[in-house]
Amino acid sequence: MVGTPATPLSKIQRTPSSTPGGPKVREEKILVTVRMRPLSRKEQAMYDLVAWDCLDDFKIVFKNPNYERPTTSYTFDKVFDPTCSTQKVYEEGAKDVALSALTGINATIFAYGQTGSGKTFTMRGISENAIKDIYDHIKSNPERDFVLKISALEIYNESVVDLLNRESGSLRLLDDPEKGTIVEKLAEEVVKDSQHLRHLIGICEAQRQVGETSLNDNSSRSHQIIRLVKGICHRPLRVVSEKVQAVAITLTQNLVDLAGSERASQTNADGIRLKEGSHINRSLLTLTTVIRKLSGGKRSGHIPYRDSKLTRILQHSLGGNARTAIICTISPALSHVDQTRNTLSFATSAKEVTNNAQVNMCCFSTARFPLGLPFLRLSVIPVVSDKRLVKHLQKEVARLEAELRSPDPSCLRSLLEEKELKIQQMEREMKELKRQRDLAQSQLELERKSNKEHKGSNQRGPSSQIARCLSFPENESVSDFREIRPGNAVGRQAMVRQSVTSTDPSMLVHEIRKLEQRQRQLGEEANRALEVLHNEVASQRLGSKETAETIVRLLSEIKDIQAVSSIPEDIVIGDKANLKEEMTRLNSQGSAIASLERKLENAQKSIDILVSSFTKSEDTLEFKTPEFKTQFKKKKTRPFSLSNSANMQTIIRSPCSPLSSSQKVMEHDIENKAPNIPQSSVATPPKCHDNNSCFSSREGTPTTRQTNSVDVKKMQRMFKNAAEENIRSIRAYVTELKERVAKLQYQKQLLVCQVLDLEANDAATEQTDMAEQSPMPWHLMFDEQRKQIIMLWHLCHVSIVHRTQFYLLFRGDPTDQIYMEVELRRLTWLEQQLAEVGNASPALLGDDPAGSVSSSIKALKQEREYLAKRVSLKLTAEEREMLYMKWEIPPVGKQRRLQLVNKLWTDPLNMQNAKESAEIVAKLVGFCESGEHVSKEMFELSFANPCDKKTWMGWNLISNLLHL
Ligand SMILES: Nc1ncnc2c1ncn2[C@@H]1O[C@H](COP(=O)(O)OP(=O)(O)OP(=O)(O)O)[C@@H](O)[C@H]1O
Repeated sequence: MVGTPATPLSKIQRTPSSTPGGPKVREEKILVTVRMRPLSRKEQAMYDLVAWDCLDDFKIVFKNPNYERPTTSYTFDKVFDPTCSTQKVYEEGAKDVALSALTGINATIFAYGQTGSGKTFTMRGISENAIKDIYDHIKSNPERDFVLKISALEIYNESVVDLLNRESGSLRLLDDPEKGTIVEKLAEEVVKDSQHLRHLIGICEAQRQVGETSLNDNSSRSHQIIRLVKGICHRPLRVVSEKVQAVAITLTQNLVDLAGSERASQTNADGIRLKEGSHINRSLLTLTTVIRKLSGGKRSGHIPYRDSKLTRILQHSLGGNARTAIICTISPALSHVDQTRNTLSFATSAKEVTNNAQVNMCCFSTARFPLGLPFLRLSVIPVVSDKRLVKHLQKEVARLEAELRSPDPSCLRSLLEEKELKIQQMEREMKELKRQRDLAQSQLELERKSNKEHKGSNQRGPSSQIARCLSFPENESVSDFREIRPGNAVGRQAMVRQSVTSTDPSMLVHEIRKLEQRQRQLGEEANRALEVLHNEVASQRLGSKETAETIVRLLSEIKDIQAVSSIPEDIVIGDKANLKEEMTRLNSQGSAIASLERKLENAQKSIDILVSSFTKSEDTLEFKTPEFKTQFKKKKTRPFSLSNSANMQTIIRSPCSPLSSSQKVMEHDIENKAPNIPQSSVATPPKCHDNNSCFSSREGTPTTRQTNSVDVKKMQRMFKNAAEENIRSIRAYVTELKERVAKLQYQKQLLVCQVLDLEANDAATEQTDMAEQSPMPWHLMFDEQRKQIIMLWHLCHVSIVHRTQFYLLFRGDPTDQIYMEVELRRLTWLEQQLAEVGNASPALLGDDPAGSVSSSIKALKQEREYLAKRVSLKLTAEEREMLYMKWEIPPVGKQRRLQLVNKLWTDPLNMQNAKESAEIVAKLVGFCESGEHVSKEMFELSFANPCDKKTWMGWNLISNLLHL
């Protein structure tokens, strides 16, 4: 007998009650479809039976395998049988909802189902189709500007992780009165084009937690939410004033791939997998409960959204302001019949849930988005009526007009100063480049002359002399090295020595002086950054007292460091440079650089505390100061009523605050304002001893109160944003300074090496001469060097993708000599540092000397895990099996892919291992052996510190090069 577990609404009743052009709020049921995948190979091999039948496009029924009559049927908005393509699933089960995100309504599409039932498979296709539609839509609407941003997160074991920035760790959820639940510090990237979007989604996929279970080789162990935020700007004006450029909508589209529900007994999970499974099941249970409660029409009762992070984040999509489509994926196998029943029962509840989607609209000011498109500055407001929209726009016009009337002079001044500084810096750099060019030319002349004199003795060209001297301004690589074509020599030592002998001591002294100069400049810049931060803290009275004190202390310490060096601007070096003296001086500066690094590290920490004190705050900025709190309690004064208007003035005057530009409006708006109070008196809010002189809330008229409270709130929000932005930019600046100090330290190390080598050179000159007389053929030297490099890679835990690229690119061509030499030098230096400084990279570690090795090892581990994920993607089952056999991976065992990858590049003495490892890694990351896609120039001969704290291998580089 065919029965229906829940009576579905007819198709017509489920159709949205309005279109985007009609009424703005619409109630509609969640669109629920079911997709049944074919029997998998495993299921076929186990002679599993197909237990479900798609009766038509809407009904699915359980088929008793004993060929009795079917018993239960379920009805949905659409049922897709195993022959349906993902394209069809998108067209009929998601497109409508996906496109509503282009017409003003938030949209969510998610896949729900048992593990291994095809959620990821389906969502990949849905995303691909949605991207295509979004960009088609953008193309066919040239009269509108679109800005697309993407963010992505996964919920793994109830921890929220940013998939575009894994390093930010576990993220917190915050409740925003306007936006609902938001994920703190979740990175948002502006999307340039469809290719960029695909690339970013690819990154998310690669970053996601995936594991092998007995039901799925590539089981997603986390819930993934990709959020596209679209800003759409309709250019033709709808309203009165020319100052408002556009009316626009902004909306989000969530693409959710849930982790699969699973039974430990079926997945044979234990250990980590079991723990993951229990977290997955728990959050899915909350989702089911939420859906069940919503479907029972209990909207007014308690809906346990807050019981899991998944439901908190998706709250709007479940019974809220969004259109939602759920694609439930099922396996047809009899062995999974219970799980499939659960999925269908979830789907049945889901289709009873009603959402209230509404068109989101806001007006845009003339602010510009990074792509140069006008984009919003104001928060989004759902439009209820045209009247409200007009009112809102009129207010906006007034604000913009006020801003135009009174541009903030302090902002302009600081911008000009910044520009001025940049110009000065560029002029200095140009001067330096010119000096280097002249030096090179004169040496070239000299060399030409001496060549004429000693014909045939062309051992080392003049360019090498210049290039071999470490002369590279900050942020630049030693690109001059590319021009070097060193002559033959024996072994690496000989080559290094050779390069050192050709270095003019006076040039080394010059380099040392330059380093000192740079150090002083950096000190100055650090000081400036801290001063700005200090001002920010002082003028706005943000953050704790300790933060302010720390910054003051840092300021004076950095000043001390600057005082140490007193090098004249112009570097004049006599003919007889005393290297020893210079070295002593340079060494005495060593601790200063390290201490500068430490100071910057501390400064950054202070900024972090400051920023977190911002975000923690739910109150307005003014309410945060203890003084204010006390005062507020005592007098029960309204914020920014008369007694606080002095504070308000301070904020308005605060440099770069957006409010400063709207001072006039504010002054006009704030009635009952106190007579001007000098700014200095504002740092500690004036104590109010006389009740009569302080206005309590009762003293203002109702109208006054209303006006003040509306504007003040708006102002506070704007002020907070501006202050946050300022702090962020200071933080970025300090980070940059840190990097530059690190580079300086690194350059210093190299110089010291060079000077030491130079000193040792005298003793070795004889030997070198002999070696030069009997040159070793390049191909032998290449083999020798390659062996050394492979060993050093191993010892320094260098990325195996880097090893592979280098190995495949440099195969012994004579032009490879310089690349080989630089790689050797780089690795030798790195190894020495690791050995000498207790396994630390002194340039970058600051307070954490053990961090370098462990972070390299961690990065390598992450890289291996990443490559293991690609094994099934890039190799066929046959290829995999052959490799498992060849690399002796046991036929039964867990994580065979990872076991395989863990064997790659592990035997530095075995050249065959290196060769085969390179071949496999090349396949996994998708570059051909010939290195067709990879240019040698990518190695840039850069002396940038290889232990840079940035991400382990730079997604951009790898993915761009390898066309991921
Ligand atoms: N409709 C389909 N047609 C063909 N193959 C499919 C289909 N759906 C899924 N598959 C295959 O089934 C396997 C499991 O699919 P997928 O990884 O998408 O499942 P999942 O539901 O995301 O699992 P998990 O919850 O464990 O992550 C994959 O090999 C996939 O290629």
